[in-house]
Amino acid sequence: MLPAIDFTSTNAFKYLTDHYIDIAPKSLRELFGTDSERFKKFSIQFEDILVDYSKNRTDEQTVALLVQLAKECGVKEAIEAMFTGEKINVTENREVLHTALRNRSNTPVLVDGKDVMPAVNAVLAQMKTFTEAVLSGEWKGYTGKAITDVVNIGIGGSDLGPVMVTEALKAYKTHLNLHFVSNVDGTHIAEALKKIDPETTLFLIASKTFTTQETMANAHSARDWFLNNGGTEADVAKHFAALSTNASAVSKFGIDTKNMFEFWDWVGGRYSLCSAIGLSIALGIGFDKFEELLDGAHAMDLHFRNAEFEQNIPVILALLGIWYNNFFEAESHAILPYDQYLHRFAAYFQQGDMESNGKYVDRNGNRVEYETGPIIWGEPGTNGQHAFYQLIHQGTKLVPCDFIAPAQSHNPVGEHHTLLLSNFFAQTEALMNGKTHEEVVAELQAQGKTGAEIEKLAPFKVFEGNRPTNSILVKKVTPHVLGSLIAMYEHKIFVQGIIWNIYSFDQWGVELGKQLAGKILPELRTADEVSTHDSSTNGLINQYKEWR
Ligand SMILES: O=P(O)(O)OC[C@H]1O[C@@](O)(CO)[C@@H](O)[C@@H]1O
Repeated sequence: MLPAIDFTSTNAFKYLTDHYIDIAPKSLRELFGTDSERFKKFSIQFEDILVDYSKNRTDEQTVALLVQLAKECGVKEAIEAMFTGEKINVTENREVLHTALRNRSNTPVLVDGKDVMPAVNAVLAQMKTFTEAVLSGEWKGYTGKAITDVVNIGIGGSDLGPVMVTEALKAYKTHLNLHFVSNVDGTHIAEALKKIDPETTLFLIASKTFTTQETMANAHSARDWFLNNGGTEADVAKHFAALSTNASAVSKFGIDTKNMFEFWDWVGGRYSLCSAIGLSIALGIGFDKFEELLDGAHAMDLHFRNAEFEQNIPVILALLGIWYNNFFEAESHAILPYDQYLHRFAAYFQQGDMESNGKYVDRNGNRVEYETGPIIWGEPGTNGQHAFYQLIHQGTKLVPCDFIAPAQSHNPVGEHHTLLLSNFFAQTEALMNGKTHEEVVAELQAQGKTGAEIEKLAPFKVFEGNRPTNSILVKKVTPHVLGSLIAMYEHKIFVQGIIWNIYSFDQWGVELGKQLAGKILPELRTADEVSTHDSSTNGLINQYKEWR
């Protein structure tokens, strides 16, 4: 069992709140001005990833106190509990072993006394064989043509990971055209079906439970479309495969379980892209590149499991997040990749982080009396600069940001990458240094502004600065590096959940909406006026019925 420690009762927390917060570093300008070694002291390089966390409101004492906080909260013990298959997902009575999916060292991982690695490797081998058959054209559709298009039908963790990775690694794309259908809104599947040919399309029904309403509706519509456009029941096996833990539901749907790629209950949906859920990734970039993704994730797993906390990237990122979330009342955290291929990276970790740590009940079953998971958001740079950076620079809210950029672009067009990186470097410098009133006045004077104009304009042009950022510079976004980045954030989320004393691997909060939708659905299937709800819900439903 995990230690259920209240982090606000730890010595580190008490010192931080009673003594330290008032003397905590106030000005990043001062911190850099008085310590020329700051970058060296507060950055960690892991393989081709450099994490510079020097532009944070921290000094050596802050970091030491935060590390002590992690130790007092039993983070080291919790890490071992996860990697060794303890049932740390207590409310679902499950292990949390997404790390086993990419356990490239093949050391045994026991679940209920049985090593799961043979099963993990068997599914990987099945994925490899299938991927190679489809890519080589050996796998044929019902008219004998090779597959040209793959449609992944899934939602949440059965969609966001494959979408993010195949977009991020588009430079490694195979000849297959990938399509992703997730929303139950008919538009999503209608638009996909317009682009594909039933003779050459493979549908992957991706669902851990194989019961999710959206996915089942889309899967049935896809099968109906296939059967109404030339396919027969006998042909379904050539065009439908399932990625799931639920063999009986897969078989009931009508997919041959020979075409099922299994994974297990000890893989959380939002942590499943290294499992069979990653089949669309393997088809999209090739199985060898998918394995490089696994290698990268495994490398970060080993770093996380073995590095001292002071040099442990996920632990440091987690502690910095707690520093702002719990000591500076920051409500959100922005992930800003300066790489257009990473345009779905923040969205992926919206589920990863917010579905894991968006909890208000602690591991003792009590309502917490402190803030837990932040709101995760973000868009690629430089676009964000023309959308929301005004708030990050001059808003009243503190928004800690992770800036991510590759030193090498997959598309070295002209000097575009140099332009992109100049913005990447400039933004964190600007957020840190800001611009003082004196500097603004001097600038306005140099522009020939009069005293009165300067007095009027200056306040609006001052930047307080002192806005914290992490800079994550990678050599190039390769499958290996991306795998490491994914694991880095997964483990950051894990550490924060342990310190907040919450269960990060269940998601009871998604159930109520589904339950109520199940009650409303039959009411929408009639023309009768509805009066079973509150006046708002009744009013909306009845107006909908009038208009539809
Ligand atoms: O893979 P599946 O079982 O269809 O679940 C899809 C998604 O639905 C959830 O909201 C859980 O219901 C996410 O946690 C999950 O990734």
